[in-house]
Amino acid sequence: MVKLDNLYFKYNETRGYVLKNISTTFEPGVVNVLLGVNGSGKTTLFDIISGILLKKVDKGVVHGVNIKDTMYMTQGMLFPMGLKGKDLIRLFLKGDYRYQSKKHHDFFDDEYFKEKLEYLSNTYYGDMSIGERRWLTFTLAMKLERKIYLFDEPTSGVDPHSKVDILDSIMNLSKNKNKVVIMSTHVLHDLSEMNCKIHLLHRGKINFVGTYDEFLKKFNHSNPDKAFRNFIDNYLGEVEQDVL
Ligand SMILES: Nc1ncnc2c1ncn2[C@@H]1O[C@H](COP(=O)(O)OP(=O)(O)OP(=O)(O)O)[C@@H](O)[C@H]1O
Repeated sequence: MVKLDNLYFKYNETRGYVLKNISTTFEPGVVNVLLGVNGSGKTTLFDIISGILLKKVDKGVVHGVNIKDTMYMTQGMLFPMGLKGKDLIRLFLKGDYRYQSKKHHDFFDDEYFKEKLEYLSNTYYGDMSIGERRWLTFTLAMKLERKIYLFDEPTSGVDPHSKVDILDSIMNLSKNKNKVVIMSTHVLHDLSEMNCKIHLLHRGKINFVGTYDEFLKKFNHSNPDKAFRNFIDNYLGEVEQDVL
């Protein structure tokens, strides 16, 4: 379990807090989904949980995180364009302190996976489409054995087949009671078939925590995008609390 307790964070002195008094719990057994408008602080929160910005937190505590046990897949994971897929496979899997096997192909039992991986193995990273890069890095990152997995918009830019693969992998991973899985997304319809718990981030605070159905009910629409818009449009806010 990862528990955030009363977190405050700002990037610099001149601007206000991006996160204000964030308290929520990310539990194993479900996919924890971080929702929020652009710029609401989702990536910032991932950067804190993963340890990148943890030391810069102004106030509050992150419980339950061991950085060595965390896999963080960022939105813009970039590698040198001249590396081939097989170089990335080596870099990810053989470079990992926990990875045991020498033969990476044995780990991909599905034929579609194998075929795609074979093709990408011999393709330069620079020649891969954005979606292929994302699929490859995601597939490799999923092979890393960790307790906490953070996925920042893992399906953005991938085709529907790969998207279903990625979401299925994330759902399977979340069934493990020893792992905490947190992802962000802007594609709310994808959550309808997911055993998920939504954490809704807005104006620096978590404003709602609940299941997909509870989300639709609370914000009064069967279309999740419209429910989300209902929440934003009717948000009354609170007195801004920019001082600790
Ligand atoms: N390195 C930085 N320095 C200063 N401000 C930053 C920095 N990174 C992000 N911000 C600001 O912090 C706020 C939150 O950004 P963040 O990237 O966490 O949002 P997000 O919810 O992930 O957005 P999106 O949905 O567009 O990916 C934004 O107002 C952004 O301008």
